[in-house]
Amino acid sequence: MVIQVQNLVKVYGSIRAVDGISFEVKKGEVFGMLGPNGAGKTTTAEIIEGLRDADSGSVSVMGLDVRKQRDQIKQLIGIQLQAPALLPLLNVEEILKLFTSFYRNSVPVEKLLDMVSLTESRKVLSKNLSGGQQQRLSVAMAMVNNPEITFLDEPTTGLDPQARRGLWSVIEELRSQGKTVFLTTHYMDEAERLCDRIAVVDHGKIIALDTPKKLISGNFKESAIEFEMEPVPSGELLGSFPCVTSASVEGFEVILYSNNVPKTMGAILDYADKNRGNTELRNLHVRQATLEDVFLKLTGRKIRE
Ligand SMILES: Nc1ncnc2c1ncn2[C@@H]1O[C@H](COP(=O)(O)OP(=O)(O)OP(=O)(O)O)[C@@H](O)[C@H]1O
Repeated sequence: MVIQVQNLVKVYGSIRAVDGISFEVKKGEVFGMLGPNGAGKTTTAEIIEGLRDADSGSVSVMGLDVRKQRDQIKQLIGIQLQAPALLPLLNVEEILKLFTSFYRNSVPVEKLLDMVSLTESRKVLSKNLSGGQQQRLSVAMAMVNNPEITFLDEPTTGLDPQARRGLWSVIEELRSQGKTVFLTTHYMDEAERLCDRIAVVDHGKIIALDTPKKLISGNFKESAIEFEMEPVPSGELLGSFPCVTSASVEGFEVILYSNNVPKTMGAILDYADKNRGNTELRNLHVRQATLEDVFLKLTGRKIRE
């Protein structure tokens, strides 16, 4: 285990930002903390990184105690700084050179540029980089000391799909090198695609922890049938459709979890037909359950992106 966290607690006034969290991260895995804004992901990550102090609980990183051996831990980990911390008037190459100079052992600047696909933009001032390029630069800055563990805090927030995929390949490359990555995100697809294991957090607690596949299969044998209906029937009525195990209604949007799709579909179409003229059925489709469904089932809420 490269990270061991036990009974971690951090309180801000009346908010229990981290409320008794325990987990372990294995060497070489991409470990994700997935949860909505304010769930306590950043606080947990920054306590492990040694940037904040916990109120109670213990954290060890590569066998070192985060309270007592902070400086040694710093040599072994990489932390992604958010884009605003980039020095605006230095170019990409200058920033990486500056950062490599802080460490006894560092990765050559050429290799860093190559890993994050910024070789061609090496002379561009950081303030003129696109959002995706800035994020990739901040990930490169986290990798200058060739860390055993790289911490990435919501690295793709606000990026367009292409820029997100660019960052995903950087993370996949780190994994293929056997490095450990600790990732926080509130994007379900990102967690599902990148993480070997995911801790789902809400209100400072871990409410589930497993591989993405097991999180889904452990919570859902059913398929999700989604549609919009106006006016929307009551959740009670929808829940009584055949083979429906649970129902979620938000505005006109309905999700029915069904263990027999044809039977449930038949009932939905029947209902729409019987109420033809005063009920509109839109966007009816069936899909497999996702992490989004798992979160909804565990918390009763959707993660808002
Ligand atoms: N320095 C602080 N002072 C007071 N409250 C704080 C502080 N840092 C975090 N909090 C509160 O603790 C809770 C957890 O915040 P945290 O930033 O860890 O969540 P998060 O899951 O990382 O969310 P986000 O995605 O918004 O960063 C929130 O309610 C937040 O307002």
